[in-house]
Amino acid sequence: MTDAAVIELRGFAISRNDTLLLEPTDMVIATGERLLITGPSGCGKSTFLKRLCALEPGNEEQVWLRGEQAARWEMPKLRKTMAYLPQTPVMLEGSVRDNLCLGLSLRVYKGMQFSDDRLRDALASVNLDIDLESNATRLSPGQKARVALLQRLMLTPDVLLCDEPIASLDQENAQLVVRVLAEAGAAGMTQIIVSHQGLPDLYGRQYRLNQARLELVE
Ligand SMILES: Nc1ncnc2c1ncn2[C@@H]1O[C@H](COP(=O)(O)OP(=O)(O)OP(=O)(O)O)[C@@H](O)[C@H]1O
Repeated sequence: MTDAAVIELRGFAISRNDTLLLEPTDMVIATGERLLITGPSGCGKSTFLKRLCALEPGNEEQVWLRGEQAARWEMPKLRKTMAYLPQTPVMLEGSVRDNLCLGLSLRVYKGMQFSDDRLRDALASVNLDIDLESNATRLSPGQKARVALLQRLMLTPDVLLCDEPIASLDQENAQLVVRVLAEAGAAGMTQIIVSHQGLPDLYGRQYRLNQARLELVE
């Protein structure tokens, strides 16, 4: 494993109900790299992300994070290092502010705070003209997707796993999301992005998950 590698997969394989979703796979992902994974519906893209960050158990012994087996990482540290944005994010009861600041109650973020100005700037960066006091559970799916993305980005994880970040957005808002992801990438955040429709302007490696193989798209 090189110094710059943040994630290494060694024999990472996924089976479910006797179906092989991913054959044993080796991969090294460097700090700041951005990977895109596409593939047909149901091929296992979301499962790949969830197994990678141990949200679904079973692969902890096949993932190395900064040179240490993920199975040896304590869960709070793992969650801080590697954040996961689900395909359909759920807002918790409470305001947009509460949801944006959700992670801050965890011990690993002790001392971290976001001012309202900072939160408003973040909302504006993805064209969200909503009040911090508004009820987050009443937002539209596209608004929820952007609030959930901002919530993860502001905690600046080393690695962000993003499941279909633009699927619920119109073209204009999708471009804004692509831009904030690119800015976070330029600042050194490693990203693995699943998007069935591809992602405009994504530099970096692109894979297609097909018939249980991650094929590099040249
Ligand atoms: N919790 C679960 N329990 C059992 N089977 C599941 C579960 N989650 C997903 N599956 C199955 O695993 C397979 C892969 O699902 P997954 O959601 O990873 O696919 P995907 O490539 O992300 O699909 P899409 O592009 O439609 O989101 C599918 O056959 C799905 O039905």
